[in-house]
Amino acid sequence: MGLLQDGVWKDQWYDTKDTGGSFERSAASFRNWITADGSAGPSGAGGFAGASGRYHLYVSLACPWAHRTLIFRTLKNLEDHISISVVHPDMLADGWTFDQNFDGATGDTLFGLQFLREIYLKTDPKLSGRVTVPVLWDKERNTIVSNESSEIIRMFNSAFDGITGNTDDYWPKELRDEIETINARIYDTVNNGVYKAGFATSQEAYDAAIGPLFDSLDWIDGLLGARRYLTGDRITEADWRLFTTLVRFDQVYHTHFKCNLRQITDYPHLWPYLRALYQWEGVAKTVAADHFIRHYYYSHDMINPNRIIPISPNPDFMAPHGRG
Ligand SMILES: N[C@@H](CCC(=O)N[C@@H](CS)C(=O)NCC(=O)O)C(=O)O
Repeated sequence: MGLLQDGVWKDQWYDTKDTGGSFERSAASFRNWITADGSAGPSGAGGFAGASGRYHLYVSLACPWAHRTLIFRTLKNLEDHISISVVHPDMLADGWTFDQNFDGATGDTLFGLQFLREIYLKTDPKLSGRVTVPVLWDKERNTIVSNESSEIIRMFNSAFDGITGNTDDYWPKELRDEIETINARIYDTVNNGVYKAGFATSQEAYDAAIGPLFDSLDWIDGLLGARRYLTGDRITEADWRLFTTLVRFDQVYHTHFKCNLRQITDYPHLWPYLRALYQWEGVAKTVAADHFIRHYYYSHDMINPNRIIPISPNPDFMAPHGRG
């Protein structure tokens, strides 16, 4: 695992020395938006119009952020319009690679390259920064549109509606304020909270992450006792953003990231809710436990130096959920 410095790959782990042992996620570097008519979005440059066959998505099936984009590609019927490449689950000295010796790792189906960093370097041979998934690539302008999953899902939510005819809206105007409030807490304490606990290199940093994580899970469990989805009767992006963390929790975060106060299967409302989302049409096929179990335990050798993959529980995501 590493990063690019002036176009040169350097193999190094996250630096937590200057932050008292706390992991801080870097901001994504490509922030353009695909819009229906190609006008500029909330950030970046314009010129990226929704079009069939123009865009390509690079994902890891292990990564919760990339997983969001895959779910939206499915929910919004974009599979025939946006092609994908799936990286190998191991993220070692060369970062994400296009090795194909793992079921479901497709290689780079666009250029046949070996490393994900080579896709980043196509935008600028002197690029500096982390090489992360997901990456949304524009085949027409030969550049990265975006590598920020929270923005890619909003593009998928609306920019291709004229092409697919699918107008399902997971970011409805009237719920935006509430979605943002819920997203902010869940991002900080749950989605990124598990990483803050897992990547902490001091007891203080771990303690600062683990309390808020389980406080938030209790809060969400309470909410879901009174409503079907996070904002009420209607499923929104807030639910899908939470889902990709919940579905990895018992098999990975509980043990590997030391989030072991409780499992999701212990919660009276969260667990049936997780099953309901898993059983949503098309979603189960986006969940690849073999990729995420292998990725985390095998790639993070500073957490698990002997790369022993523990026996994991096997929650029955297909059991009836009883949530209507
Ligand atoms: N802000 C990004 C974060 C993506 C991210 O951190 N992806 C991880 C995989 S789960 C990654 O590629 N990490 C490689 C690295 O940090 O070097 C997003 O949400 O799209």
